[in-house]
Amino acid sequence: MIRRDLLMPLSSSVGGLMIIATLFRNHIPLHLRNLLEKYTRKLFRLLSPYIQITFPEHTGERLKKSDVYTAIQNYLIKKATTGAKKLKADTLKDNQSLILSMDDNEEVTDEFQGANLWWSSNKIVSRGMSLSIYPSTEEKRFYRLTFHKRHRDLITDTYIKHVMNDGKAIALKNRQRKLFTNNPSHNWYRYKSTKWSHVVFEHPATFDTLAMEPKKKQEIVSDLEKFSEGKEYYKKIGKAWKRGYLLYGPPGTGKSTMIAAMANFMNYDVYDLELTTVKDNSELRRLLIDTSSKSIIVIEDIDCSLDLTGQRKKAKKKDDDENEEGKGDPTKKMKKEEETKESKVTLSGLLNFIDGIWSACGGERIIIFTTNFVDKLDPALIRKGRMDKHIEMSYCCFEAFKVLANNYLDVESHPLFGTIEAMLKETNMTPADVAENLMPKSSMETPDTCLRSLIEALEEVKEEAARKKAEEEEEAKKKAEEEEEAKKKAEAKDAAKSIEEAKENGVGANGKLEEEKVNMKENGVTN
Ligand SMILES: Nc1ncnc2c1ncn2[C@@H]1O[C@H](COP(=O)(O)OP(=O)(O)OP(=O)(O)O)[C@@H](O)[C@H]1O
Ligand SMILES: [Mg+2]
Repeated sequence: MIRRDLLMPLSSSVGGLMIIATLFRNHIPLHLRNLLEKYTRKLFRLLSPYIQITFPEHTGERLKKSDVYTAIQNYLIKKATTGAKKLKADTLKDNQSLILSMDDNEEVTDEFQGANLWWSSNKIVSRGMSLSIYPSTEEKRFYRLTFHKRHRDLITDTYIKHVMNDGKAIALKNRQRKLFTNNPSHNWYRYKSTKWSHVVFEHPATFDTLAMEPKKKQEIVSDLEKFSEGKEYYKKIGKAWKRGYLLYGPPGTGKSTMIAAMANFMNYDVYDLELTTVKDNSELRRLLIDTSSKSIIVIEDIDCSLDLTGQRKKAKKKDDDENEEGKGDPTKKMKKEEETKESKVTLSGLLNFIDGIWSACGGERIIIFTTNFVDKLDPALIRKGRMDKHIEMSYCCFEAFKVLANNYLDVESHPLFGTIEAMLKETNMTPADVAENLMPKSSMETPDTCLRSLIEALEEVKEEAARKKAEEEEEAKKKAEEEEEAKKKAEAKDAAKSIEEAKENGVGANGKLEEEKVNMKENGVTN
């Protein structure tokens, strides 16, 4: 391995020339100085066995920050923290946490498959063109990679790709994830707002804290892992890289918590799509195009969202009530007219949103629908292939309770667990209710008192359920009796009618009439 410092003498004479040029820069005319610098650099390149690649911070006409520069910056964070003498501290966007990077004119070394490399961070300060009396300066930053020319192929073919991939992966890990919600479309252009607004996504739910049957939970985790590693697989089978989940179950069983746990597990952004504010299919498509990959698109309570006409009618009635208020203000009136327009988001538009050609743009996306009433949904919407996995979020079982007891009370086992297990088998209580009972209400509460209050709550629920069941049975019995009575009456009425008809037609044998009369008497019907 040839070390760069051993070759220094070779280039030191060239370096000397450059130093002279710098020392006497004020005594040498500008054009001569430029020529001197140009030729010394040429000479240096000729004699030096090293190759240099420069990566500027900004590229293109619009001076967009280069993705390559950012990836290198991320790649070098660890090396800079351990190897550089001068570091620069920066805050992450939307966040308070610090990242350390190499300061200007610092250098760190790297090693790749036996090849030694040097990364330096550089800055050029130049005078900008300004009419102001205060001279403006412009800073141009760049990274410079230096390596021996023997490694040219290794570096240009493999190493740079490795730096890009590693840098992007680090950026992804460090990025602040976001929770987006769609803006009403009348604001998209009028107020120059974007289609989605966002806040930092900071939900603490994880699969460890999610209470559900361990086997079911593991199945979901494996499914997500397989999906995240499935880029090549999806490409091979010719399918867009996306997956749909339908989460269904009663309120408080953890559907929204599951979405947060999924987002944290996958390190994805979340787009919470409020379908009731989307006016038509084309708007829906535009919203979809504006989402990024590595994201979860959520439509909560899909059964309510699809009933858009109902929603709009309600909005219209409200507007009629408020009409007096907006009188005379044309902008207000226009806005109201726009808002009350019937939504044209159709089932086919939604299906297109899920699995049409547009849905493939970007890739690596998860679509989640939640509902309390799975039976209400159109089968076309939830068929396999659209919603690939249907997950039932059910009432709290003993395994789920154990997770909650550990989360809320730091208790893994307790003598009362047996009673609770038996009670949970015969009682339907949501994890949300169990959690509420387990949460200590004051500093006086101990795990023991919390578990006892859960048992009390379970008893109440059980009694309530038994009472409700008895009431329902009583009601059903009463209804059955009433139906039986009504049926008998209807039969008797029919019989009386046929006797009348027989009399009118003059057909009817005496014997038969007598028989029917007897029947009628038995049923308590008189003529
Ligand atoms: N399975 C669960 N694991 C852990 N905590 C849960 C679970 N289910 C519910 N919870 C707790 O109950 C609260 C409400 O749960 P969540 O909002 O996830 O229910 P949901 O099924 O989305 O209800 P809804 O149908 O009303 O939207 C959560 O904040 C969480 O603390
Ligand atoms: Mg919810």
